[in-house]
Amino acid sequence: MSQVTNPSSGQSAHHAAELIRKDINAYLDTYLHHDMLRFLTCGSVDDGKSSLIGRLLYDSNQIFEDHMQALQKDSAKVGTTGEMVDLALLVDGLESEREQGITIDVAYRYFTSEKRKFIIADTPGHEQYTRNMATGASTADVAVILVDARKGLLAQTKRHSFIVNQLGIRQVIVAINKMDLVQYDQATFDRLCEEYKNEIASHLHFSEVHFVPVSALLGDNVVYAGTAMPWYTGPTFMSLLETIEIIQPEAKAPFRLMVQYVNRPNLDFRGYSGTVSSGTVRVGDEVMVLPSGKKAKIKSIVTYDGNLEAAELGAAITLTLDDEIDISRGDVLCHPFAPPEVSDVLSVKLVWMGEQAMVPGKRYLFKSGTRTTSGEFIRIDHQVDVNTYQHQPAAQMPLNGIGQCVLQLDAPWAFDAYRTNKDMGSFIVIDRMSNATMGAGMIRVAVDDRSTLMHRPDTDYAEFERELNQLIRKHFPHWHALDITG
Ligand SMILES: Nc1nc2c(ncn2[C@@H]2O[C@H](COP(=O)(O)OP(=O)(O)OP(=O)(O)O)[C@@H](O)[C@H]2O)c(=O)[nH]1
Repeated sequence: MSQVTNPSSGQSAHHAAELIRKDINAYLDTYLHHDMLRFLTCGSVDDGKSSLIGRLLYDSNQIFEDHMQALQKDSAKVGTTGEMVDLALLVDGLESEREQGITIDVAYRYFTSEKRKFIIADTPGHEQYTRNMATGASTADVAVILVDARKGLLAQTKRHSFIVNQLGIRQVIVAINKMDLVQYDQATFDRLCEEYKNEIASHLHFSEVHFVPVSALLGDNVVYAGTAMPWYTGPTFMSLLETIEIIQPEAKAPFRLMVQYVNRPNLDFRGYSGTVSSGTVRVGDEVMVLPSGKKAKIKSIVTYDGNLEAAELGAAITLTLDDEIDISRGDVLCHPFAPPEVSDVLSVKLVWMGEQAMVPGKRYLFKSGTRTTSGEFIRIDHQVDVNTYQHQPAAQMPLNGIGQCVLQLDAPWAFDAYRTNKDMGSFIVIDRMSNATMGAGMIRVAVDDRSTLMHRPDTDYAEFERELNQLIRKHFPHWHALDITG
């Protein structure tokens, strides 16, 4: 395609303007009720993130006339594209904006097409990249991972894919950019797709990975297909954005089911019953049982009203598996790529309701969901003075006392922090003799610091990076050389 020619220049903007003038209600109906896709762009320095977004905005007629004039002026002065208008400047900021010296960690850009509204979390700058990405990714539906066709997959490509996966993004578009610089070579595109699938996607759990060969500079396959890559018959980048399914936030939460009972009516049937406490599970999914860590695939999802293909939050189901693994009441089923923490030493917030004060070292029963485990508190970190909110040291927790303690269980629990999953993160304390409920607790974190970002209440990014590194070391030993902040 020729650099910035725009076949339908003004068409959609014009259409919208006409509609506003003629029939405001029809306009609102058409545009306000579009669904909204949030996406995030990631790539190494100079892969062409800004050019791609600039091209997307330009070719979909999102640029106002005055902006365009400023863009032409700036391109001549500071652009990197010679005679052509440098569309990257649209995203990197026009001179007037740059002069104000505004630095934004994550800029959200908003645009709309005939089919959808979009929010782009643009994460400029390469320093503190992880931090920017984490902020942007926390609300994104789709991650766009840019790869420079000449450079191929880099350590950054792996790292960014890993991080967006950890942050719960399940849909990815891998845009192989700068195809014009590899003579639009199909073999290069095919090779990079294969490498991405084998070296990255197979280690992570994305529900969809799309590949699209583009030239952000010249516009091929961004909004229009162009003629340079007749061998590619798939959707353009824009059509992917317009058609990718938006997964609802509840469904994005990690899957959790605490086994209520093992259902064995006869020798031919063995099912595990419980209620989905978060996320979604599908027939064919691999699931992991915690605390044992054993894995199997879902054979069927049985309910009172018949079998299901998928079950969501709140569904009361019985799961059958393709493998006979040992599962008991109180075990937690999850997806292996997004497991809860497992620990027997937990930092908890405790509300004490017993007439008799809680003393560290005394034995109690702890009940969380369908599991009951014995154990004891080994430490009281502080008690909160409810009048002043001051923390004060305490040797015991009296009736109505509220505080933070460390709980040692006799057997580990799979848990999520209370703030992310109330079922998986709460428990009651039971007196072993009288069976009376003595207190209620909320799990914060495992004390041995194995907690992951997902379970971390405060967004402490330095800690987040440390944790990600730990995770990488644990799950991807061959990636241990990665410098997460690079
Ligand atoms: N030939 C060619 N050059 C491109 C293409 N996409 C981007 N470029 C050029 O590559 C350089 C970097 O592009 P940017 O869009 O600024 O890259 P970026 O990823 O946003 O870079 P940072 O903001 O520094 O992370 C610029 O000189 C672009 O003109 C492409 O498809 N083909």
